[in-house]
Amino acid sequence: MKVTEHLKNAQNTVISFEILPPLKGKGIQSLYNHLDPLMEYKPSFINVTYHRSEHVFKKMGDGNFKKVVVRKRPGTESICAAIMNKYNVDTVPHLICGGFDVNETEDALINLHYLGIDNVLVLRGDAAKNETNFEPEPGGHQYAIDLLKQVQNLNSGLYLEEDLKNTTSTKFCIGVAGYPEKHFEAPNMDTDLQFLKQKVDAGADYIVTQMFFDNAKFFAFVDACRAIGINVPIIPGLKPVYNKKQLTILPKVFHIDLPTDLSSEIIKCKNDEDVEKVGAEWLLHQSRDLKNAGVEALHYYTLGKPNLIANVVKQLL
Ligand SMILES: NC(=O)C1=CN([C@@H]2O[C@H](COP(=O)(O)OP(=O)(O)OC[C@H]3O[C@@H](n4cnc5c(N)ncnc54)[C@H](O)[C@@H]3O)[C@@H](O)[C@H]2O)C=CC1
Ligand SMILES: Nc1nc(=O)c2c([nH]1)NC[C@@H]1CN(c3ccc(C(=O)N[C@@H](CCC(=O)O)C(=O)O)cc3)CN21
Repeated sequence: MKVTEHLKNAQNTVISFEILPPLKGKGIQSLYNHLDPLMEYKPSFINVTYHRSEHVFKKMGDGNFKKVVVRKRPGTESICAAIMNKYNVDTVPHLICGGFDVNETEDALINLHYLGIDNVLVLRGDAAKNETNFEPEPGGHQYAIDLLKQVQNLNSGLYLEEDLKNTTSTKFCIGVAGYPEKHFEAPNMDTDLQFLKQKVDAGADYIVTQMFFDNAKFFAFVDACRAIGINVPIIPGLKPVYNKKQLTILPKVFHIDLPTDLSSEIIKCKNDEDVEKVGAEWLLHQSRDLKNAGVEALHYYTLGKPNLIANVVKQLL
């Protein structure tokens, strides 16, 4: 079922989780171990992130370095199928522009269609680890909106091979990303919002946000979106803080702020165990406040901390 149908049919706040494919070599059981504690809380859908190949320099026996290409987290499409089979829950595979040309993307979409997956989250993707700025793949897309248009074409039965006859139209429900604290490359909030509006006008069905730790920023973002005519559902994305390093890593990697109340509590903590308690408390507080404000859904980035998230959702419901 489509994410938008889940939102429409829900009696209560929709809960969803996001996971990363396991690192290559780990096997599917590691993923099930991650999901098992979460499934009790009946998520409406599970997002699975998408990862490109990376160039890494491997040190050889003779001391020289060899450039090798590795895809550390393959398997998004088949992981979605495995989750659907095991837990009978909808999945939302992510698709990214970076690292894939349009033919590879079409093949991924065809696979998803065959698997009976009704949703995709279309993203540009981060810059490759060995690059400072995002560089599109030759023959690939530059912006999420270009990828979105490719999905829209397939939803209209238009494949890359234009002379295909009697084609089947796919029916993907399309999500896009939004940034309550602005995407770091956008010159200002207004411009970023206009690009977001372009994605919605091009057919995005809903928005899921970057993580944030101050609900006031989310509410202001929703207001700003509504003011410029973005009327699709906006799902808040939430992530707990659970170690001291995240005090600097989260702002650096995700270009978001931690509110002073939260950062000063974390600074006071003696160890990461204490940070985890503070982070869980903060997440519960944020979730309750958003739920009380009437948000349609809460989307949790569970990465590495399923039990913490499960515990928060348990107290929330
Ligand atoms: N994997 C995930 O679940 C998520 C990933 N992200 C990451 O966030 C980053 C951005 O992805 P998206 O938001 O999907 O990308 P996007 O293509 O919508 O936007 C990327 C940047 O380009 C700007 N932009 C958009 N259209 C433009 C245009 N026509 N001309 C000039 N600038 C334009 C935007 O303001 C933004 O700064 C990626 O690094 C993505 O991986 C963000 C949220 C979720
Ligand atoms: N820029 C960006 N890229 C993403 O892939 C992404 C977002 N933002 N925001 C929404 C979700 C959340 N995702 C993720 C992916 C990885 C971690 C993660 O590994 N976090 C580590 C530190 C990050 C690092 O060291 O690179 C953590 O300690 O939280 C968190 C959220 C994937 N998504």
